[in-house]
Amino acid sequence: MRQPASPALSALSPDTPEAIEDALIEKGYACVPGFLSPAQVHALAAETLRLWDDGEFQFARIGTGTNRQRCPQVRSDRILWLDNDHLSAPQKVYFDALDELRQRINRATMMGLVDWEGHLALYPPGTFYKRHIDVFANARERQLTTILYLNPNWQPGDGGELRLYLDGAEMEPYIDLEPRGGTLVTFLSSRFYHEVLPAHTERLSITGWYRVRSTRHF
Ligand SMILES: O=C(O)CCC(=O)C(=O)O
Ligand SMILES: [Fe+2]
Repeated sequence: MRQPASPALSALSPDTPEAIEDALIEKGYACVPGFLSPAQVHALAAETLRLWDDGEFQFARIGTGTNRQRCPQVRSDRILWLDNDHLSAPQKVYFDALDELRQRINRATMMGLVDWEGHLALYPPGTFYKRHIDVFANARERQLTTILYLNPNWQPGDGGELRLYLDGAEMEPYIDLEPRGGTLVTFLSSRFYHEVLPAHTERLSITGWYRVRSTRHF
């Protein structure tokens, strides 16, 4: 029988973690509409746009360490890394929901996820992130990618779908996931190539990764 949610777990609706665990085990990815409420998404989006207006975002880079560089033909979004020790109230709501989910996933899968790192992302019209995989050869701590979309009014034609390639390095099959506000997408970081199709309207999101300790590899 399903455990009743304790008060500390109130950020998530009771069925959400179990649906995500099942999808991850079965398919390696999950797409969950309404992970946060419209009001929570609105608060995060408003704050993200304020930070953008204040000039806090930077051009995203690719690679790690000294190899990190701007590569606008690969990705042209702008990002702002979150400092987990200094989150705003709306960010903390999301962080707490993610942390609860992390513990649930650990219990269901024994993945040993220890923490989460993430950044705000803004894709101005015309920007994209070409096909890539999120795990670097020299940094394998990232186990599960998480993306929360923040555009409350996304509609077909707005672009910016997440294309998830389902068969390793093959170009097919794939699915296109709509970046609708409040939807959480999570997938095994080392398994899925993916790309962000060109956005035709401004696209807001929070991308992050659940990680294991650096000595552990899966
Ligand atoms: O925003 C998305 O849908 C995916 C972003 C992404 O792939 C990344 O930042 O690594
Ligand atoms: Fe990615």
